[in-house]
Amino acid sequence: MTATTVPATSAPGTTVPEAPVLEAVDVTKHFAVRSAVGARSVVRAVEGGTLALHRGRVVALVGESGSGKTTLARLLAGFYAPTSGEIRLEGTPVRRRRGRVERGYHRDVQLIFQDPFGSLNPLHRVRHNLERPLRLHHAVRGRAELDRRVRELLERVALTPVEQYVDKFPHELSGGQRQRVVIARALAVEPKVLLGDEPISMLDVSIRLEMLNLLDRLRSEDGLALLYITHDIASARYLCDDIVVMYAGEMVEGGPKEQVIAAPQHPYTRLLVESSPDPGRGARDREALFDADADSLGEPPSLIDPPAGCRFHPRCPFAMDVCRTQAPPRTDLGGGRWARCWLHPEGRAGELDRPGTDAGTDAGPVAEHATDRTTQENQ
Ligand SMILES: Nc1ncnc2c1ncn2[C@@H]1O[C@H](COP(=O)(O)OP(=O)(O)OP(=O)(O)O)[C@@H](O)[C@H]1O
Repeated sequence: MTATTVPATSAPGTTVPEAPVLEAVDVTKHFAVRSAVGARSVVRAVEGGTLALHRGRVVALVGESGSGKTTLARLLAGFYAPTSGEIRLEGTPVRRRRGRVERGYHRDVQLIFQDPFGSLNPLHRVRHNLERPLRLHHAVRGRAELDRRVRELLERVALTPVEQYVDKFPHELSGGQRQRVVIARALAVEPKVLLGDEPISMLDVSIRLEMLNLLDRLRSEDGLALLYITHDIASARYLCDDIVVMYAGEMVEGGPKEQVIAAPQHPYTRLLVESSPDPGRGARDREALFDADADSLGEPPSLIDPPAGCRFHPRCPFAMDVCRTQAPPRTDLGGGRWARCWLHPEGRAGELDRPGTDAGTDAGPVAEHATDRTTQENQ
């Protein structure tokens, strides 16, 4: 898998780094929630989120359920305003008026959801679902031109022969075909960035690989910048260039995928990697490619009252006193790699290589998973 450009995270001297297309700079998102008995509290869904997406490259955002991946995607997509921090599109901070980003922003940055059925209008045929964005965002008019553009879009997502799909309703298509239509619709507005929030997780295992290959083609042929959100590190390994690992609302490690996977520099990443299938089986074994799920690793902590210090410390076999009281700083490890773990400043990172120090899946206290979406209000 080759990338067309090399981002700022690449090893020095490889290529002149290209500026990011989309960036989150130290973003935080807090949600105010109210419990059934009326008590108010704050869910610290994302804190200190910093991430850069580059043309023609894929960043995978990996972490277990409730770690803040979707919230970050929604911040990047402009659906949420950050509580603090900044989203930048091509270097320019995104401005909001009356809580909303400009319409043009949604043309440049498209979010693809997990559930392809929920994202298509079930009352309309594929043709209509694709013509709408063409009319709205590109003012395409005239039957012939619309037909040509719709055909082109379906061909790009390999829904051919086009005649077989264009007049179908969403319910007449398989999950994979529907997700292809969703991607075609996203492409209709000619975006610069695609944010895929677990775009394959609801699809049949047999077609997930094809979908990853389609996403890979879009970034290499169209130069799209892609964020691929997933629970499983194995599919991230297959598709992405760089990996960013989230734990309990914070980014704990990032860098080029091969290095992150070969030698994790955070105990949580190590846990994720150790529980993922043998890379040797790789793409040859489709089932194995998707059976490493971060959600099988244990309960994440509450984001209303997260652990003090490093949020991973209750589950960490390396935890020191400092981990229980102070949040670890970000340590730059060179070559685009970084980690937030006290082992680095304390000069103990070598211990991450030693066997027999498993980050237990049931070691820590099982905290309540903070959610009360029925009484929420955005801060
Ligand atoms: N609108 C909201 N109001 C209140 N809390 C929310 C809201 N959206 C998300 N949360 C909370 O924020 C935290 C992060 O959720 P988020 O959905 O971003 O995680 P995730 O990693 O995407 O999880 P999943 O993989 O299950 O989608 C969770 O504790 C969640 O309950």
